[in-house]
Amino acid sequence: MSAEAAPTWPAEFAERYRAAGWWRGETFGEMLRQRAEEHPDRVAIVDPVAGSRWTYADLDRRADRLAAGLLSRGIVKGDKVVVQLPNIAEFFEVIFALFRIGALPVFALPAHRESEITYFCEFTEAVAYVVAAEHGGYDYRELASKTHANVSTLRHVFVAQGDPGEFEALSEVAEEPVGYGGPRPDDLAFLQLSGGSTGIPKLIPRTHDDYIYSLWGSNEICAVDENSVYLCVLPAAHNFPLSSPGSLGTLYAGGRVVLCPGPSPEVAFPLIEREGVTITGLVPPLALLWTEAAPGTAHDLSSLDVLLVGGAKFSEEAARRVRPALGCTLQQVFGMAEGLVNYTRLDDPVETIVTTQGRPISPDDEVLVVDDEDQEVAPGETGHLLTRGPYTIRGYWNAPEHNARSFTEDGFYRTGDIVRVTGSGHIVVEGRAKDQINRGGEKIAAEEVENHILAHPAVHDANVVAEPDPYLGERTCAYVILRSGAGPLKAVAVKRFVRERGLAAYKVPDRVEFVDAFPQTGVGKVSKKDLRNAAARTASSSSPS
Ligand SMILES: O=C(O)c1cccc(O)c1O
Repeated sequence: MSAEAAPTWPAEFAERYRAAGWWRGETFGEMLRQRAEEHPDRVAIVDPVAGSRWTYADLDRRADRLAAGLLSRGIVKGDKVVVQLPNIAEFFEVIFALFRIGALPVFALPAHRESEITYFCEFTEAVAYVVAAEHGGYDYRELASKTHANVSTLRHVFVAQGDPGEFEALSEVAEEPVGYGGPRPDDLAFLQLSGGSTGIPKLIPRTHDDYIYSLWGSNEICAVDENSVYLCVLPAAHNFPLSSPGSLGTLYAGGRVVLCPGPSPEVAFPLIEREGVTITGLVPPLALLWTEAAPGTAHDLSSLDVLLVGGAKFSEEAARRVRPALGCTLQQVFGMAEGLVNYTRLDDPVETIVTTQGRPISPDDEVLVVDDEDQEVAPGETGHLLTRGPYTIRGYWNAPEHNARSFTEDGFYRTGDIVRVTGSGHIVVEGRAKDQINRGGEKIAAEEVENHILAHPAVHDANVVAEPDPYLGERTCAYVILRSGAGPLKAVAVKRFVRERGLAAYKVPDRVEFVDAFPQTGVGKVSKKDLRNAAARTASSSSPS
């Protein structure tokens, strides 16, 4: 194993966060055990597709038995396991089993394909990969076969649901529980995915201490307690539905997590009624869809108290429609998997709720707004958001060069967001400096997509930018210069090429445009700003091709 580097908080900060009571010295494994002892028979996880309702005692016992089986297969503390599961109960069984051993889940999304999965497995030297047989019409066993052939460290593939094919069924792994050492509260709990703005996705090392603080801190702000019923609509591994306050926050509080098999109102509304859902979280395009569907629904949505909306900017007009349509309180959340999470407060004035993205969880979250020279701007002025605090990482996992750029010398994370802070301390997101497209809450690093397009033999150069989309907020447009002498290439061929290289579908450019040259800045660099403006003009005058 190569040496690992997970930058952490300097000792004086760690001491301060412990002394302040933010870091409680808990681990996920022990947390679940405690809840199971406190209220064994309360329902923890509802999986409507499987028809399962696991109590805290069930989940606790399953996690223990799976942990034992994983241990006897040689998976030990510090090992990495790529977890790519849809919203099914086994997701929680797997991650709590890994938490108990001290092995680290590496969270992947169901949308990821060969390119992303191979990279996660290789970069983390993963020893195991967990999938469901099929989901959304896609066969993950095929992806697992390719990954298994490509990645030498990968010793196990476990199939959590459906016919395991050539691999081992997760249900066969469980054994009688044994004793195990388990991690410490300041050990890493998992590697979370970054939205990213570079060619290679970055992995985010989160500890038990810091992440658990973000959970109970969120619970207090979102009024999540043991009576809460959280509907997990977005992909469960994503940081927003996982932790803001999400399913893990809800489990911390002793509440109930209901797994939603799809995001549409047709799927979600009946579940809200049946399970008495009190809180859920959506990205803006889904929030719009729900707001439009709610007035005409026959389902009783009156149990819903809070709708969190985050992941991308939610327009003020759309925000104003939430309460009239859904009868619940809107809570805007501006968060990032690297740490800092901001919420509007439930008792904030309506104007604050609809016009700001909230304020930080913790009194010890430090927020700086700076100019291009890292100098603080005047209060209320717009600038780059830098942050440091008790649940914001001090560096990405094994990425020293990138960390030197993404963090200041005194440990502030450069979020890449352009913001201003109001007199009440609420953050308003005004834009973005990082080279990223936010496609309805799915973050896409332009450079990653550009690299894939550049691999096409007929392509000389490529630039990927955001263009406005009425539904997603932004979608992607790829500007491509062909090699001289290369035959004609169609836009669809570029899209197919990228897809066939195994890139997640949401990263495939929505539109491809061929050009002879790129606009340049004064110093001769490609002007992405001009490209974005050009894309916006085309987008407003035509439909995507
Ligand atoms: O990554 C995000 O976009 C995000 C949004 C809301 C809340 C979060 O925790 C997030 O990580």
